Amino acid sequence: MTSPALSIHQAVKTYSNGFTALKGVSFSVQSGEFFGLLGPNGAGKTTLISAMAGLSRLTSGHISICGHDVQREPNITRKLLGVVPQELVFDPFFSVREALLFQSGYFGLHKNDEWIDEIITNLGLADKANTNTRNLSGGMKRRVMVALALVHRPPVIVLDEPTAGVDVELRQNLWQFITRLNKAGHTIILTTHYLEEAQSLCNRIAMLKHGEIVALDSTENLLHAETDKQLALTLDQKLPENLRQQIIKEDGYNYLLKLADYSQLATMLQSLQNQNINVRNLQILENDLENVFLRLTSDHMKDEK
Ligand SMILES: Nc1ncnc2c1ncn2[C@@H]1O[C@H](COP(=O)(O)OP(=O)(O)OP(=O)(O)O)[C@@H](O)[C@H]1O
Repeated sequence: MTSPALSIHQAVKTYSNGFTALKGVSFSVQSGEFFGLLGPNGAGKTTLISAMAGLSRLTSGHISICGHDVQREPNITRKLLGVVPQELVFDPFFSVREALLFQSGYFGLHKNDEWIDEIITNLGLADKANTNTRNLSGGMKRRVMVALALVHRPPVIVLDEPTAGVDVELRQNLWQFITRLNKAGHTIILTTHYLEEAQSLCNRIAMLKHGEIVALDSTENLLHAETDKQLALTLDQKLPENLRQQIIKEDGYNYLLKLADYSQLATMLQSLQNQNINVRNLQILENDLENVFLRLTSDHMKDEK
């Protein structure tokens, strides 16, 4: 059996100030997956990515990339991984093309022009190839960060908030290109605050909260958990006693109710009719990733109190 693209086993990270940002995180990403790592601010995503990239050491636990341990075999894992970090960091003396050539040299790739041209074109950087990186706009700098991470054609690509603060055009370029790389066999690991992006791109998602995994499933299963449907209902009077256990939120005669499945809807409507209660408005709220995320992170709000 081939090794997973990424394997994290009981990752614990306690910073020098005593704060534990990762509390025993374990999961694997198989080769070829488009995997989402989601979580609210401060959940530990960047901490985990830094440890994957070998930029910071775990307090305990192991991370391996394609079967190679990040701590013990850094020279191998560095080549297997391309990380697009959140922060924009550059050598200010290079043009875009020079930066990419320099980065290629770092990986021992001296005949990389064809691939560099392809990256430059696909990321919409062709006009800026000879511009000094320090003179680029924030969005253009972000594109260069992505290009730098791809220069050695890493089998595993990690994108930490790649679309934070960038325009629609780059997002589209970027996702087209990344999707193409994924189809060509590259494993993609993505963190994003744009949940609709994760929903449409990722086949599987891990949600991290306070340094622990709180959900790990296929995007489809996360979205289609039957219990997550909701019913928004406006009545002409109060909801009867027999249905009040379904209430999530109540505002006058407007109700947000839990809905286990469609057959329950029929039962509820029948019950209202039997009691001569009229429905003025009705809407079934299908689940989206935002709902799942909010449900999991509202627990997080409670935890923080
Ligand atoms: N060097 C450090 N020393 C102490 N605590 C740190 C350090 N770096 C990060 N933390 C803390 O660890 C926790 C996790 O931070 P991290 O940056 O990994 O979260 P994140 O999920 O990437 O958040 P965001 O979505 O805001 O980028 C936070 O509470 C943060 O304040």
